[in-house]
Amino acid sequence: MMMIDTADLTKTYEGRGGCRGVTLQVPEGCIFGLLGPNGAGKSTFVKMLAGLHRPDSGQAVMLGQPLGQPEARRKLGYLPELFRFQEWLTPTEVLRFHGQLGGLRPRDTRSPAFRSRVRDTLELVGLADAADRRVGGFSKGMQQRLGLAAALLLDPELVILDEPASALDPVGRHEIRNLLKRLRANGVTVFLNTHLLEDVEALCDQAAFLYGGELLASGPLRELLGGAGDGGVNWRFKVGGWLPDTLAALGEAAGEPLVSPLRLVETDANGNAVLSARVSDREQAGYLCALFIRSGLTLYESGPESNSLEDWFIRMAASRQGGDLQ
Ligand SMILES: Nc1ncnc2c1ncn2[C@@H]1O[C@H](COP(=O)(O)OP(=O)(O)OP(=O)(O)O)[C@@H](O)[C@H]1O
Repeated sequence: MMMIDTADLTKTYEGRGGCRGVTLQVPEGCIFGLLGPNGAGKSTFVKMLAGLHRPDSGQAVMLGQPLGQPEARRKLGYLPELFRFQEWLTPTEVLRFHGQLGGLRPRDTRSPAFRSRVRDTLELVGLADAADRRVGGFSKGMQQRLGLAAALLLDPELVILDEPASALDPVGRHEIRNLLKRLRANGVTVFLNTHLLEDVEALCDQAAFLYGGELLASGPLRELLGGAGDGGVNWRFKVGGWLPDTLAALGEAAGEPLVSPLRLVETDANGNAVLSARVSDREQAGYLCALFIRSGLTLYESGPESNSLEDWFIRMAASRQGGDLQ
């Protein structure tokens, strides 16, 4: 089942900004990362899901219900990007208040079962020792943990977290990563809006990239990063002695089929060229190196293309800015 399923979802601010025509599917039980540069429309998209913005047009189903249904909202945990808690409350009181916002009667939030739920949730986010301290004295990281506790309090099936770790130190981020993995293991779907690419790399099964309000890519992270499921590797070569007809000559000379044809990435006036090919393994890359040398080229460099998420992010953004993608 899809936990989030949107079709052409659009929300602008008097015709500007926001996000437009976003069609996105988030499968149940995964950790999904929404990526994009500042102002890409990520928070606008998330706010529509959380019911804080009404879409201008398009459709969305979340937790099996059209957007805005109270029944679906009850199964949703949401951590907004910018939030402030009442400074005079303690975490225990904040969570009791959130329990009531989530539909519990005041009487129920004083029950032993709910108190124990509050204690467990604060323990989960590492705030057990601060349960009865005033929030006014909390660091940003502690406030973020409390926001996470509020999102997790009522056992959601789907949690949407807008920048959940931005204020946390490295130890805190490590703890939250582990917590999100535990949630996934328990069947909870996590939708993460974040700039922390290493978190996405470490956690996410799937991701999507928004740019200028439009969705440019979405799918399993491994496929997005270049592993198209064909077992191939993108390989890059730098050679010298390049002539205009060299590519055609190499094509004729190559006996072994490549996963994708050899591509000329760039040349310069001195006869240097950068080539790229998708090869099945390093032996096939070695075969190409031998072919270049046999064809009279000088081989300067050969190696797998970097496919880190940061490279991918920069390539995606550059593709829209009309920049150099190499
Ligand atoms: N309340 C608003 N009124 C007018 N324009 C807005 C409003 N909120 C967002 N925008 C505009 O919509 C666009 C998308 O903003 P949004 O906050 O959704 O992006 P984002 O990807 O979450 O950015 P960031 O990573 O910086 O948080 C931006 O151009 C922003 O200026």
